[in-house]
Amino acid sequence: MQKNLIKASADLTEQSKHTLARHKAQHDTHQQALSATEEKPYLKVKDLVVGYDDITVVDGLSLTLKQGEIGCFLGYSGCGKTTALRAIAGLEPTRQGMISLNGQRLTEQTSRTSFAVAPAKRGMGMVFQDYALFGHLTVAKNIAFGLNNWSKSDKQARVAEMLRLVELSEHANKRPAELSGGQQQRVALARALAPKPKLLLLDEPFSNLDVVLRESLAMSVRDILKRTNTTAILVTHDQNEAFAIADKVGVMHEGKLVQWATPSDLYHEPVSPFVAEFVGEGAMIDGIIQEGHVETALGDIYRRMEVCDELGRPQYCEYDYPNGTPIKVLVRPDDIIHDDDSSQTALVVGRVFRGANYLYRLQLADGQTVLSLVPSHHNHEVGSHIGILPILEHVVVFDEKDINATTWSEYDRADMVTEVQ
Ligand SMILES: Nc1ncnc2c1ncn2[C@@H]1O[C@H](COP(=O)(O)OP(=O)(O)OP(=O)(O)O)[C@@H](O)[C@H]1O
Repeated sequence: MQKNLIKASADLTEQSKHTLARHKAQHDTHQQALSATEEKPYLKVKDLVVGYDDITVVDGLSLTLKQGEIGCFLGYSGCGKTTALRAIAGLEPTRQGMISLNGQRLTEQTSRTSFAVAPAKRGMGMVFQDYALFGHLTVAKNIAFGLNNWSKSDKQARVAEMLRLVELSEHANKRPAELSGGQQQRVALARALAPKPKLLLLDEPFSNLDVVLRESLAMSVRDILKRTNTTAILVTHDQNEAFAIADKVGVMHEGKLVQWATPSDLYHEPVSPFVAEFVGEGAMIDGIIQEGHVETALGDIYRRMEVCDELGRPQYCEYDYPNGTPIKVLVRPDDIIHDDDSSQTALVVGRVFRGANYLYRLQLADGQTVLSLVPSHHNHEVGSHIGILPILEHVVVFDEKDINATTWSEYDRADMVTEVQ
C-alpha cells in the first residue's frame, strides 16, 4: 500500500479518534475471522536452534512459506545461512524447535518431545554451489539419478520433461564437463526437481558464475520454480540475487533471522538500521518529532492516512514518540528526485556513474548528506548545486536511543482502517 505524505498539518480530532477506535474494533474482528480461515503454511519453522559444540549458530529461527513460494536466507558470511538450510534438510541436528512440511512434523525438540525424520525421508531436493554432478554420467543420466523407483518409461518421460524445462534437450547425451557453468547448474536443478521434491533447497547455487550470468540464471530459475509450483529456500549473500528470485527474503545476522519479508518490504520498511544498511543504499538523516510531524533538513514530513473522517477530511497519523524526540530518518536514493524547478537545492559532493543513472551524493544546507539516483543524461559536476524534490513515500524512522526501528507498518493505522473497509 502506498503511504503518501503531504506537507500540511492537521491534528487528530477527538471525533476522528473515536472513528479510529471503531475501525480498530472492526479490524480486530475481521482479522480474527481471517486467521481462522487462513490456509496453514506449507513449510513452518519455529524457534529453531542449531549449534556446533558449545556455540549456537542458528538462534531461534522462525518462518513460514506457502506452497509454491520461494524463500531466501540473505546475510554476511558466517551468519548461519547454510547451517539453517542444512538443519531444515535434516543434515544438522537441531537443539530446539520444530519444522513441519506439508502437514508432516519433520523434527521437534522440546523438553517433552525429541524426534527427527531422516534426511532421505523428508522428500527434499538440494542444489549446491559446486553443482555436484556425476562427471562420468551424461546429462540425461544425471537427471535420472534420483528416479530409481520409477518405471523405465516414466523415467524417460520425466527426464525429457526436465530437459525441456531447463532448455537443455539437445545436450542430453553430453557429459557435464562439455557444458558451461550456467548449463551445469541447470542440469543440477533438473536433477533435483526430477523426483518432484516437496521442498527444494539451494545453497549459493550461482556463486561460481559470473555476475551477469548470475542474475539472468536467477530469473530463469525463478521462472522454472514458479512453473512447477515448487516451494524452495535459497541461500545467498548477494542481495540482487535474493531480490531476483525470492518471494520472501530473510536477513540473517549472527544466527538470528532479523526480518522475514518481501523484497519490497525489506527495502522500504526495514525493521532495524542493520537491515536498512544491509539491503540497498541510503542515508540516515536527523529528525526531531514535533506535533504530528518530523522536522528534518529535507523539510517537515507528515503522514497522511488514506481515509477520510465523516466530514470528508483526510486523517493524519501521529508519531509514537513525544515531541522533541530525536530520531533518524532513512532516505533511499529513489526518495530524492532531481528537479531543476525546485526551490530546494543541494550541493553535489560526489557521484558514481551507473550506466543508466548517476548515483549522486548530495550535501544539504545543514551539512548532512543524502543519495539520489538521477538519469545519467543529467550530468552535474561535483561542486554544483542541483534542485531536489524529496518524495518520502516510505519513510522509516529509527529511535536514536535504542535504535529500534519504528516502521510505518507497525503503527500505520491507515493500513488497518483501509483493510476493514
Ligand atoms: N561443521 C561445523 N563445525 C563447527 N562449526 C561450524 C561448522 N559448520 C559451520 N560452522 C560455523 O558456524 C558458523 C556459521 O556457518 P555457516 O556456514 O552456517 O554460515 P554461512 O552464513 O552459510 O556462511 P557462508 O556464506 O560463508 O557459507 C560459522 O562460524 C562457521 O565457522
